[in-house]
Amino acid sequence: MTVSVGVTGATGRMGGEVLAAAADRDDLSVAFAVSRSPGESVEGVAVEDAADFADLLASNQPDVVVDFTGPASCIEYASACGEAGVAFVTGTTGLSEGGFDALREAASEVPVLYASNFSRGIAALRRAVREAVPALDGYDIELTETHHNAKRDAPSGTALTLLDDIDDVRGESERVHGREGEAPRSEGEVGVHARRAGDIAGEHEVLLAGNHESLSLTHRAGSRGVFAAGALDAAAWLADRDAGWYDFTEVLE
Ligand SMILES: NC(=O)C1=CN([C@@H]2O[C@H](COP(=O)(O)OP(=O)(O)OC[C@H]3O[C@@H](n4cnc5c(N)ncnc54)[C@H](O)[C@@H]3O)[C@@H](O)[C@H]2O)C=CC1
Ligand SMILES: O=C(O)C1=N[C@H](C(=O)O)C[C@H](O)C1
Repeated sequence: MTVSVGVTGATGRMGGEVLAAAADRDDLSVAFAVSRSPGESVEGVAVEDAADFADLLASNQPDVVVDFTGPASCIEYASACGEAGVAFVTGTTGLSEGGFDALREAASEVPVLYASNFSRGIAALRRAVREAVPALDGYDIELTETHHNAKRDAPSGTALTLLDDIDDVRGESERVHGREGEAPRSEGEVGVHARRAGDIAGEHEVLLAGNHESLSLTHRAGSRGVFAAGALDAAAWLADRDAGWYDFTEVLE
Protein backbone atom coordinates (compact mmCIF):
# COMPACT_ATOMS: atom_id res chain seq x y z
CA MET A 1 0.00 0.00 0.00
CA THR A 2 1.26 3.49 -0.84
CA VAL A 3 0.74 6.04 1.92
CA SER A 4 -0.35 9.44 0.61
CA VAL A 5 1.12 12.44 2.38
CA GLY A 6 0.20 16.12 2.56
CA VAL A 7 3.18 18.38 3.24
CA THR A 8 2.94 21.76 5.00
CA GLY A 9 5.60 24.47 5.06
CA ALA A 10 6.60 23.27 1.59
CA THR A 11 8.73 26.30 0.75
CA GLY A 12 10.61 26.13 4.06
CA ARG A 13 13.93 24.40 4.71
CA MET A 14 12.38 21.22 6.12
CA GLY A 15 9.38 21.22 3.78
CA GLY A 16 11.77 21.07 0.81
CA GLU A 17 13.75 18.26 2.42
CA VAL A 18 10.55 16.28 3.05
CA LEU A 19 9.46 16.66 -0.58
CA ALA A 20 12.93 15.64 -1.80
CA ALA A 21 13.01 12.59 0.47
CA ALA A 22 9.45 11.59 -0.52
CA ALA A 23 10.41 11.63 -4.21
CA ASP A 24 12.99 8.90 -3.49
CA ARG A 25 10.53 6.53 -1.79
CA ASP A 26 8.11 4.09 -3.36
CA ASP A 27 6.07 3.46 -0.19
CA LEU A 28 4.81 7.09 -0.16
CA SER A 29 3.26 9.54 -2.58
CA VAL A 30 2.73 13.27 -2.14
CA ALA A 31 -1.00 14.17 -2.20
CA PHE A 32 -0.42 17.93 -2.00
CA ALA A 33 1.97 20.52 -0.60
CA VAL A 34 1.08 23.89 0.94
CA SER A 35 2.85 27.03 2.00
CA ARG A 36 1.80 30.52 2.94
CA SER A 37 3.98 31.63 0.00
CA PRO A 38 2.40 29.42 -2.71
CA GLY A 39 2.88 29.57 -6.45
CA GLU A 40 6.31 28.07 -6.86
CA SER A 41 6.99 24.40 -7.29
CA VAL A 42 9.35 22.54 -4.94
CA GLU A 43 10.99 19.27 -6.01
CA GLY A 44 8.53 19.17 -8.93
CA VAL A 45 5.48 19.47 -6.65
CA ALA A 46 3.13 22.43 -7.14
CA VAL A 47 2.84 24.39 -3.89
CA GLU A 48 -0.70 25.46 -3.01
CA ASP A 49 -1.99 28.16 -0.68
CA ALA A 50 -1.93 27.26 3.04
CA ALA A 51 -5.26 29.10 3.36
CA ASP A 52 -6.86 26.27 1.35
CA PHE A 53 -5.52 23.54 3.66
CA ALA A 54 -8.95 22.29 4.88
CA ASP A 55 -10.28 22.12 1.29
CA LEU A 56 -7.16 20.28 0.15
CA LEU A 57 -7.63 17.73 2.95
CA ALA A 58 -11.23 17.18 1.85
CA SER A 59 -10.46 16.90 -1.87
CA ASN A 60 -7.24 14.84 -1.66
CA GLN A 61 -7.96 12.80 1.49
CA PRO A 62 -4.30 12.04 2.30
CA ASP A 63 -3.49 9.33 4.84
CA VAL A 64 -1.21 11.62 6.82
CA VAL A 65 0.08 15.20 6.94
CA VAL A 66 3.73 15.95 7.68
CA ASP A 67 4.27 19.36 9.26
CA PHE A 68 7.43 21.43 9.80
CA THR A 69 6.22 25.03 10.12
CA GLY A 70 5.74 27.30 13.14
CA PRO A 71 3.82 26.83 16.40
CA ALA A 72 0.65 28.75 15.39
CA SER A 73 0.29 27.03 12.02
CA CYS A 74 1.15 23.61 13.46
CA ILE A 75 -1.81 23.93 15.86
CA GLU A 76 -4.14 25.04 13.05
CA TYR A 77 -3.07 22.17 10.80
CA ALA A 78 -3.40 19.64 13.62
CA SER A 79 -6.93 20.69 14.45
CA ALA A 80 -7.93 20.66 10.74
CA CYS A 81 -6.50 17.12 10.50
CA GLY A 82 -8.43 16.14 13.64
CA GLU A 83 -11.66 17.36 12.03
CA ALA A 84 -10.90 15.70 8.69
CA GLY A 85 -9.81 12.37 10.18
CA VAL A 86 -6.24 12.60 8.84
CA ALA A 87 -3.17 11.41 10.80
CA PHE A 88 -0.69 14.15 11.75
CA VAL A 89 3.10 14.00 12.08
CA THR A 90 4.84 17.14 13.29
CA GLY A 91 8.41 18.15 14.07
CA THR A 92 7.57 21.80 14.66
CA THR A 93 9.29 23.07 17.81
CA GLY A 94 8.72 26.12 20.00
CA LEU A 95 5.22 24.96 20.99
CA SER A 96 3.83 26.30 24.27
CA GLU A 97 2.04 24.08 26.82
CA GLY A 98 -1.21 25.29 25.24
CA GLY A 99 0.13 24.22 21.85
CA PHE A 100 0.83 20.71 23.12
CA ASP A 101 -2.68 20.65 24.64
CA ALA A 102 -4.10 21.46 21.19
CA LEU A 103 -2.09 18.63 19.62
CA ARG A 104 -3.34 16.24 22.33
CA GLU A 105 -6.89 17.35 21.59
CA ALA A 106 -6.37 16.43 17.92
CA ALA A 107 -4.96 13.10 19.14
CA SER A 108 -8.36 12.27 20.61
CA GLU A 109 -9.66 12.20 17.01
CA VAL A 110 -6.71 10.99 14.90
CA PRO A 111 -3.21 9.53 15.35
CA VAL A 112 -0.71 12.31 16.17
CA LEU A 113 3.06 11.90 16.40
CA TYR A 114 5.25 14.75 17.65
CA ALA A 115 9.03 14.51 17.81
CA SER A 116 11.39 17.37 18.57
CA ASN A 117 13.99 15.47 16.53
CA PHE A 118 13.45 12.82 13.85
CA SER A 119 17.04 11.55 13.64
CA ARG A 120 17.94 8.07 14.80
CA GLY A 121 21.15 9.43 16.31
CA ILE A 122 19.23 11.66 18.71
CA ALA A 123 17.04 8.70 19.71
CA ALA A 124 20.28 6.87 20.58
CA LEU A 125 21.70 9.95 22.35
CA ARG A 126 18.56 10.11 24.51
CA ARG A 127 19.04 6.49 25.57
CA ALA A 128 22.72 7.16 26.33
CA VAL A 129 21.87 10.23 28.42
CA ARG A 130 19.26 8.31 30.41
CA GLU A 131 21.92 5.71 31.19
CA ALA A 132 24.88 8.04 31.83
CA VAL A 133 23.17 10.53 34.16
CA PRO A 134 22.27 8.07 36.95
CA ALA A 135 25.60 6.26 36.46
CA LEU A 136 27.48 9.54 37.11
CA ASP A 137 25.53 10.66 40.15
CA GLY A 138 26.40 14.18 41.30
CA TYR A 139 28.33 15.13 38.16
CA ASP A 140 27.69 18.62 36.76
CA ILE A 141 25.65 18.67 33.55
CA GLU A 142 25.86 21.29 30.80
CA LEU A 143 23.82 21.09 27.60
CA THR A 144 24.86 22.97 24.46
CA GLU A 145 22.92 23.13 21.20
CA THR A 146 24.11 24.74 17.96
CA HIS A 147 21.93 25.59 14.97
CA HIS A 148 21.83 27.70 11.80
CA ASN A 149 21.40 31.44 12.10
CA ALA A 150 17.73 31.43 11.00
CA LYS A 151 16.41 29.24 13.78
CA ARG A 152 13.69 31.07 15.69
CA ASP A 153 13.24 29.14 18.95
CA ALA A 154 15.78 28.66 21.72
CA PRO A 155 16.67 26.43 23.32
CA SER A 156 15.93 23.91 20.59
CA GLY A 157 13.08 21.45 20.94
CA THR A 158 15.64 18.66 21.14
CA ALA A 159 17.45 20.41 24.00
CA LEU A 160 14.15 20.64 25.89
CA THR A 161 13.52 16.94 25.29
CA LEU A 162 17.01 16.09 26.59
CA LEU A 163 16.43 18.30 29.66
CA ASP A 164 13.18 16.42 30.33
CA ASP A 165 15.06 13.12 29.97
CA ILE A 166 17.62 14.31 32.55
CA ASP A 167 14.83 15.37 34.94
CA ASP A 168 13.11 12.02 34.44
CA VAL A 169 16.12 10.04 35.61
CA ARG A 170 17.45 12.27 38.41
CA GLY A 171 14.57 14.53 39.47
CA GLU A 172 13.76 18.09 38.46
CA SER A 173 16.76 20.44 38.12
CA GLU A 174 17.11 24.19 37.88
CA ARG A 175 17.86 25.18 34.26
CA VAL A 176 20.34 28.05 33.93
CA HIS A 177 20.31 29.63 30.47
CA GLY A 178 23.77 31.07 29.76
CA ARG A 179 25.90 32.81 32.39
CA GLU A 180 26.99 36.40 32.81
CA GLY A 181 28.70 38.41 35.55
CA GLU A 182 29.05 36.79 38.95
CA ALA A 183 27.17 33.58 38.34
CA PRO A 184 28.74 30.62 40.12
CA ARG A 185 27.25 27.23 39.46
CA SER A 186 24.88 25.89 42.08
CA GLU A 187 24.70 22.20 42.90
CA GLY A 188 22.41 20.20 40.67
CA GLU A 189 21.67 22.93 38.12
CA VAL A 190 21.86 22.20 34.41
CA GLY A 191 23.52 24.88 32.27
CA VAL A 192 21.81 25.39 28.90
CA HIS A 193 23.55 27.11 26.00
CA ALA A 194 22.14 27.95 22.56
CA ARG A 195 24.51 28.94 19.72
CA ARG A 196 23.36 30.21 16.31
CA ALA A 197 25.77 30.31 13.36
CA GLY A 198 25.85 29.71 9.61
CA ASP A 199 23.91 26.78 8.21
CA ILE A 200 24.56 24.20 10.93
CA ALA A 201 21.79 21.60 10.65
CA GLY A 202 21.80 20.78 14.37
CA GLU A 203 24.26 19.77 17.09
CA HIS A 204 23.54 18.74 20.68
CA GLU A 205 26.09 18.03 23.40
CA VAL A 206 25.40 16.78 26.91
CA LEU A 207 28.52 17.24 29.04
CA LEU A 208 28.84 15.47 32.39
CA ALA A 209 31.82 16.40 34.55
CA GLY A 210 33.00 15.51 38.06
CA ASN A 211 35.41 13.31 39.98
CA HIS A 212 38.38 14.41 37.78
CA GLU A 213 36.76 13.19 34.57
CA SER A 214 34.25 14.31 31.97
CA LEU A 215 31.98 12.60 29.49
CA SER A 216 30.73 14.40 26.39
CA LEU A 217 27.80 12.87 24.50
CA THR A 218 27.41 14.67 21.18
CA HIS A 219 25.18 14.30 18.14
CA ARG A 220 25.75 16.19 14.89
CA ALA A 221 23.24 16.15 12.06
CA GLY A 222 25.16 16.24 8.77
CA SER A 223 22.13 17.47 6.84
CA ARG A 224 18.39 18.06 7.25
CA GLY A 225 17.83 14.92 5.17
CA VAL A 226 18.10 12.78 8.33
CA PHE A 227 15.16 14.61 9.89
CA ALA A 228 13.08 14.34 6.71
CA ALA A 229 13.78 10.60 6.39
CA GLY A 230 12.76 10.01 10.01
CA ALA A 231 9.57 12.06 9.62
CA LEU A 232 8.57 10.05 6.54
CA ASP A 233 9.30 6.78 8.37
CA ALA A 234 6.99 8.08 11.09
CA ALA A 235 4.31 9.01 8.52
CA ALA A 236 4.40 5.55 6.93
CA TRP A 237 4.19 3.94 10.39
CA LEU A 238 1.41 6.24 11.68
CA ALA A 239 -0.94 6.14 8.69
CA ASP A 240 -3.07 3.18 9.78
CA ARG A 241 -2.90 3.58 13.59
CA ASP A 242 -5.84 4.33 15.84
CA ALA A 243 -6.37 7.83 17.20
CA GLY A 244 -3.89 8.64 19.97
CA TRP A 245 -0.56 10.23 20.90
CA TYR A 246 2.53 8.48 19.55
CA ASP A 247 6.27 8.85 20.03
CA PHE A 248 9.10 8.49 17.48
CA THR A 249 10.73 5.84 19.68
CA GLU A 250 7.76 3.57 18.89
CA VAL A 251 8.51 3.92 15.16
CA LEU A 252 12.09 2.74 15.79
CA GLU A 253 11.16 -0.32 17.89
N1 LIG B 1 11.74 17.65 14.65
C1 LIG B 1 12.77 17.74 13.82
O1 LIG B 1 13.47 16.74 13.53
C2 LIG B 1 13.06 19.05 13.19
C3 LIG B 1 12.29 20.12 13.50
N2 LIG B 1 12.49 21.31 12.88
C4 LIG B 1 11.53 22.36 13.19
O2 LIG B 1 10.69 22.54 12.05
C5 LIG B 1 10.21 23.88 12.01
C6 LIG B 1 10.47 24.47 10.65
O3 LIG B 1 11.87 24.58 10.46
P1 LIG B 1 12.47 25.13 9.08
O4 LIG B 1 11.95 24.35 7.94
O5 LIG B 1 13.91 25.26 9.29
O6 LIG B 1 11.81 26.59 9.06
P2 LIG B 1 11.52 27.52 7.79
O7 LIG B 1 11.30 28.89 8.34
O8 LIG B 1 12.54 27.31 6.74
O9 LIG B 1 10.15 26.95 7.23
C7 LIG B 1 8.94 27.08 7.90
C8 LIG B 1 7.86 27.08 6.85
O10 LIG B 1 6.60 27.13 7.49
C9 LIG B 1 5.87 28.20 6.96
N3 LIG B 1 5.01 28.78 7.98
C10 LIG B 1 5.37 29.29 9.18
N4 LIG B 1 4.29 29.77 9.80
C11 LIG B 1 3.24 29.54 8.98
C12 LIG B 1 1.86 29.82 9.05
N5 LIG B 1 1.35 30.48 10.12
N6 LIG B 1 1.04 29.40 8.04
C13 LIG B 1 1.56 28.74 7.00
N7 LIG B 1 2.88 28.50 6.84
C14 LIG B 1 3.70 28.89 7.84
C15 LIG B 1 6.88 29.22 6.48
O11 LIG B 1 6.33 30.05 5.48
C16 LIG B 1 7.95 28.29 5.92
O12 LIG B 1 7.63 27.88 4.61
C17 LIG B 1 10.90 24.58 13.17
O13 LIG B 1 10.03 24.60 14.28
C18 LIG B 1 12.11 23.71 13.46
O14 LIG B 1 12.58 23.82 14.77
C19 LIG B 1 13.46 21.50 11.96
C20 LIG B 1 14.29 20.46 11.64
C21 LIG B 1 14.16 19.15 12.23
O1 LIG C 1 15.30 24.29 13.58
C1 LIG C 1 16.06 23.34 13.26
O2 LIG C 1 16.81 23.39 12.29
C2 LIG C 1 16.01 22.12 14.08
N1 LIG C 1 15.11 22.05 15.02
C3 LIG C 1 14.85 20.95 15.87
C4 LIG C 1 14.99 21.38 17.31
O3 LIG C 1 14.55 22.49 17.65
O4 LIG C 1 15.48 20.61 18.12
C5 LIG C 1 15.61 19.71 15.50
C6 LIG C 1 16.93 19.91 14.84
O5 LIG C 1 17.92 20.10 15.80
C7 LIG C 1 16.93 21.00 13.79
